[in-house]
Amino acid sequence: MHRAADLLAAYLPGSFYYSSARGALLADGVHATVRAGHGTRAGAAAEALEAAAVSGVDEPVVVGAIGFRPDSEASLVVPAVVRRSGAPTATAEHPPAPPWDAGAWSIAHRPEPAGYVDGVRRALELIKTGELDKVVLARSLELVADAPVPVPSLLARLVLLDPAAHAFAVDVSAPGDPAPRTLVGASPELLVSRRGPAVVANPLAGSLPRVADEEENRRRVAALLASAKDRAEHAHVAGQVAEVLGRFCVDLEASPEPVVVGTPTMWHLSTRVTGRLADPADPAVSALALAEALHPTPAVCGVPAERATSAIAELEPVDRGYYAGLVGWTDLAGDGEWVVTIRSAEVCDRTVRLFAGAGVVAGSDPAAELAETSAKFRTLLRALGLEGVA
Ligand SMILES: C=C(O[C@@H]1C=C(C(=O)O)C=C[C@H]1O)C(=O)O
Repeated sequence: MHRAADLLAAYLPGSFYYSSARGALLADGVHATVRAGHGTRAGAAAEALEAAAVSGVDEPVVVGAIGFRPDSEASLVVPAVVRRSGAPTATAEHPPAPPWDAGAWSIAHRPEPAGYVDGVRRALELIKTGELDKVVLARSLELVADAPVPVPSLLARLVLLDPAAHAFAVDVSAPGDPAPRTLVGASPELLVSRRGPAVVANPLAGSLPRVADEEENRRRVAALLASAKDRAEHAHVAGQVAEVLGRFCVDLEASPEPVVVGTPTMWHLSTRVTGRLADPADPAVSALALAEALHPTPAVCGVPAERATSAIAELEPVDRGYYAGLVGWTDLAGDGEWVVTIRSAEVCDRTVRLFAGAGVVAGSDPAAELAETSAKFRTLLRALGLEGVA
């Protein structure tokens, strides 16, 4: 077992880094690449793990990321070397200052804030006609620095600003990229974890920005718990997650009432769903298989899922890529942990592309959804030292 701080310090672009309250993992080198399409990735991962074990890889894992759309890109590998540590902790050390100058960035909004508000209005019309119950609409920011962005510093700041988050850095380079491309982020949302027969998911939906004033935060937490609109938005996600896991689990439990969880930038309604696999020895029920069955939840897509997916394609001007997909790891026993790819960015050379989305349901206020996406950008913007630009 390594020290969490050493693992973080050893991260270099091209590696895979993942840390959460369960521990940290740093993976280097590529023993095998898992190439498979939608619905067959868990099976291909299981085969790659078997083959790696046969060829002598010690305790092989599959690590990586899968994009939002079913036919989208994925980056899944069996790494050559894996190091693990305990969870990163809040240390006395402050996060390193950003090693770049905040004045040196250009920022493009896609769409412009007014265009996003328009998109939310159009989504509300689709909800009024009954075509949709919920859709999550995202917008993006493209930041360009005057020098290549040092991903290790950005990752270290993300981890140290919120050691409880699911922090990640995944190489997602594609043919034609001018430089290595890295997906980085600090997600608050556990899609699913599996340890032996025990399965846990933690869907989030229904949000308010966190502020500096503690009195105001207490008011916001109470308002979120009392908001019929946010509870309805949340119930879509908690219901679907419980329904899907119910296909695989016995003793499924979900708290009847959501609670509020906080990140350094947001408050969210949260439901913890737990269960025990009906047949833990079934090789088809790995953590990745459960994650693929759950994805995309209405936390990032909508209800009904098919119409929400087409509304997202119609209303969002930029393809989501890896945003709103999944990141994590799975091992030979089927254990693993996958999180929803939010509070994230893709970094390629001097460019950082961020996405943030918000759930739209009947009763949503377009200006409030815009403010919610601005607040969600703050996880990455704080880490970049660029608070206040969105
Ligand atoms: C879509 C995002 O977040 C998701 C949407 C939420 C909401 O609409 O309230 C809350 C948490 C996440 O499930 C994002 O951060 O980009």
